[in-house]
Amino acid sequence: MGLAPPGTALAFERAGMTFPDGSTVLRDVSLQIADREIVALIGASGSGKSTLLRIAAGLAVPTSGAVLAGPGSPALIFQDPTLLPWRTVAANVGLFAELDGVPRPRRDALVADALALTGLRGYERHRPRALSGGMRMRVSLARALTARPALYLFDEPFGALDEITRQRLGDELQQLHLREGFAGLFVTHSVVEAVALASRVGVLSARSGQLLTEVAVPFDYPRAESLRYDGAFGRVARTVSEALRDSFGPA
Ligand SMILES: Nc1ncnc2c1ncn2[C@@H]1O[C@H](COP(=O)(O)OP(=O)(O)OP(=O)(O)O)[C@@H](O)[C@H]1O
Repeated sequence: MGLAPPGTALAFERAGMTFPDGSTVLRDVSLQIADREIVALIGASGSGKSTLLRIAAGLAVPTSGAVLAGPGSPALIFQDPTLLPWRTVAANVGLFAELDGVPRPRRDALVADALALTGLRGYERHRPRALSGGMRMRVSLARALTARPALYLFDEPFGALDEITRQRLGDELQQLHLREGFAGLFVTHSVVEAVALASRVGVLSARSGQLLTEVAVPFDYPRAESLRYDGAFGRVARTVSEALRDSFGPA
């Protein structure tokens, strides 16, 4: 993976992926994410969203084109929060810092900060099984925060949660983003979630592996929860929905 120029957190340059079985999943995908910018990616099942994230994470190498990223490792946030069931919330949140050999006092400070930022104060000694899905996702976010990553890669992080918890976590993520200033690539199947969070929404073709269009989302941050019910929001969401419908091709 190459180093992105200053000001760019992640850049795909005509990236393509053809698997050994001959299937081409991504074709000529070019997409730039600036520092501190959140871009959402939407597309049919199998359109290559997770493959693109895996490439961004350095877990897969594109078979054509290039991917460039800023220095440092990105944070990966999946639908499954992948917590260790025998560890407390605090010990789960401290795991990455512990593995990185961060000394105890510094680690405790990072954990306390991350717990406060994600609304987990008071839950330090709970085990994951005693938490709701939304709380577990907060633990996953808190654990990532301790590494202060400049780039987050989100793969349908809130997909398993009920609608209200999902909205709340989306709004909390926006607050974290404003505070921490990270960039993000956010894969989702929800048009509303994409438009609520991102400054652009990329739409991947269901069949050709191409990035068909990018829809700009012209709302300043912080965005109020009520923005979702605004007419202007509805118009952007409609543009994304129509692009998504077109991405499936003729019925
Ligand atoms: N190693 C592989 N070899 C062959 N095909 C693969 C491989 N990995 C993924 N694929 C195929 O690539 C396509 C894109 O998969 P990917 O998981 O990126 O899609 P997605 O858009 O994330 O889907 P979903 O929304 O269902 O998560 C799928 O058809 C999948 O079967």
